[in-house]
Parts: sequence; structure tokens; C-alpha cells
Amino acid sequence: MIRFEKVTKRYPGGTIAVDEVTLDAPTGAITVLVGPSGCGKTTSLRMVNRMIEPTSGRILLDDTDTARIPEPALRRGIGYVIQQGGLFPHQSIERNIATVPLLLGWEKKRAYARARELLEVVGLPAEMATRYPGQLSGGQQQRVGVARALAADPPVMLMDEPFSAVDPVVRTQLQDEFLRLQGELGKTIILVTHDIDEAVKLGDLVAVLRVGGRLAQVATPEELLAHPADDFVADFVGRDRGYRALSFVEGEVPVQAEPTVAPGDGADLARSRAVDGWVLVAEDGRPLGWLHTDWLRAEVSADRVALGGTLATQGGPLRAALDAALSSPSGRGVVVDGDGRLLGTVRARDVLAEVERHRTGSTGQAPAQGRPTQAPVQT
Ligand SMILES: Nc1ncnc2c1ncn2[C@@H]1O[C@H](COP(=O)(O)OP(=O)(O)OP(=O)(O)O)[C@@H](O)[C@H]1O
Repeated sequence: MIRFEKVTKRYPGGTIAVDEVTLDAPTGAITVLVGPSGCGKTTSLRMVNRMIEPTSGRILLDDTDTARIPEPALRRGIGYVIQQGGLFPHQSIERNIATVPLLLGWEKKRAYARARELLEVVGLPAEMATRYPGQLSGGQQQRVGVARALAADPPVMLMDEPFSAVDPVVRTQLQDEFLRLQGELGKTIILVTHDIDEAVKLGDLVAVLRVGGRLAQVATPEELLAHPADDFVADFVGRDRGYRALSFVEGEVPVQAEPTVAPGDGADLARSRAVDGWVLVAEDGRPLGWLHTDWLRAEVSADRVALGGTLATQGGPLRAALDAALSSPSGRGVVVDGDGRLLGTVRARDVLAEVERHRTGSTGQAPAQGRPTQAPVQT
């Protein structure tokens, strides 16, 4: 665990960047520091590996005061990731990743072998090892930055806006892979972001800082969205927090059977199975997409379908189910099992009824439209 005990940082000139922060970042968990620009996030992070020394207070790493740990030994156990990877531009990717192992005195062969192993871990092809940072996209550089921080297998990782320099699609991919990786590695991570959505997605615990370096609230994402401590936090987490809180509500998604057709089926069959003009095309139990009867030719063709919506997984959060329903061209959200096999569809009104049931805490009957899972009709 990383423990901040009344930590204050006052810069020469008098700026109080961090003001009496007391915070526990639990072992094996992701603690996110979030807040507006200038609220002291980066300063807080850098005090953990003593790139910045606190003016007062203590930071403990597994009960040892970090001020008592020699800096090289402290930093050996702490990986540090910054925006865009912070790579050395004139060194190859494998040399970049091998930086810390080489500093630790590993033989070059072993350090480079570790670098290649880590390229795979972060999802980059081996041939990138000999390229230079300028020959990689922003997202790829970011992955290399993570690989570099992981090279000496440190138990602790500090990450400063690690996903902010890439476009939203790549950012989502990197976040998802980061969570998958953390699921395997279980590092103790402190991550800084100014983006509350990222904080809520990635954090096991979220610490909200306000300008002046004061801690406004520390809570799980769920608590933060449901019960912001004051107006500042409520404003910061945003007005649609009620909707975002659905990410944490796992309900009985009221799945309805959905008739399907397969590529090659006749147009008449497709018309007879369509509901409100839309029929779902599936093959081998997997949804391919929606087909409107106006688009039909002689037979159903896989080329003419539009998935046009997100998929929900049964047992997953209600937000995903609602999103699937609202984003589907038919108004029916496609629900699949963990292997991507079709279970049926869900309508927004049924998800909302389930949401309402959760909100009121009722454990009674499922809503009228929403009897739980029925077997989908297969063709
Ligand atoms: N070396 C320094 N000397 C003086 N003041 C500093 C120094 N570094 C940061 N500050 C000030 O301390 C405060 C906190 O800065 P810090 O970089 O920790 O904030 P931040 O929350 O990470 O901001 P951002 O999201 O904009 O990066 C700011 O007012 C900043 O101007």
C-alpha cells in the first residue's frame, strides 16, 4: 500500500500545490488522482518516487517511509509512465524498453529478450523492436511506454496522463488493454488524469483533488457518482452522472427471444420474421446485423446488414444494455453471451423498468415486459 500522511508541497515562491493530503492507495489496485488543471495531481504522483520531495508529511510504501529508502532502490520498484511514453527518440524501441534492466546491470542479451517479451505483452508485433519512436503511432508509443515501465517488473506503477495524447478510439483500446493487463499483473497503480470518465472507468478508487491541492473526496467510482461529497465534486463528475452510474448496476437484463434469418434465406421468410420492418441476421448462432425489409432482394445477404449498435452481454451492466437498445436501428439491442452467441434482444423500456426496480430497491417481480432469458428462436 502507498500511504500519503498529511502530505504538503509548497513550491519556492509560495504556491501550495498539495495541501495536507492523506490517502491510501491499496496494494494491487488502481487508484486514480483526478481533478482540474493545476490541482496538484502530477506533484502528488512525483512525490511517491521522490522526483519531488514533500515539504511536510510522509509517504509510506508498505509501511516504510519513502524518505528513508535510497532513491535508486525506491525507483527500481516503481515503474513510471508519462504522456506519449516519454521515449528516447534516438534509441530503438527494444533499447527504450530495456532501459531499466540495463541500468540494473542485466546483460544486454537478457534485457533485450525481456524487451521483446514485453512488446508481446502490450500487444505490439516483434518487428517493432528495431524501429525508432518516430516510426510508431502515438498509441504504439504509449504501449512502449507501458512496456518500459513494466520491464523490471516493479510492484508499483505511477502513470501520468498515460492515455491522453491519443485519439478517442485508440484511447478506449489502450484503456481496455490496460485493464486486461492489470487483471493479470495486479500492480499497485496510481494513475493521474484530468478526465473523470477515464477515472471512473479505470479506478478501483478515485481521489478527486480541487485547485489548491486539497483532497475533495476519495471513493469507489460507484460511490463517487452516486454520492458526490459536495457541489465541487458533483459539478466535476458531471450532470449525466446518473446515467454513467448505470455502468455499475448489474441487473437481470430482460432478454426477449428474437427471430432470426441466415444469409441465403429467402426474402419472404425474412419479411415474415421482421418486426417493425427489421429482422436480425445471424449465422451459427452469432449476430451479423440488422436487415430492413426495404433492403431485401431475392435472398438475405450478409453484405446488406448493419449491426449499427453496440452489443450487450447478459449479466453485464445495465448501461451497456440500455446503450445497445438505444443505438440499435431496430430499437432492439442485441444481447450475447460471453462467447458472442446470440441470446436475444432487449428494449430500452424494459431496461429502464429494471433500472427503476434497482433504484427503488424492490426485489419483487420482474417488469411486465421483461421476463428473464428466453431461448432465442434459431433458424
Ligand atoms: N516547479 C514548480 N514551481 C512552482 N510551482 C509549480 C511547480 N510545478 C508545479 N507548480 C504549481 O503547482 C500547482 C500544481 O501543479 P501540478 O502540475 O501538480 O498540477 P496538475 O494537477 O498535475 O496540473 P495539470 O493537470 O495541468 O498537469 C500549479 O499551480 C503549478 O503551477
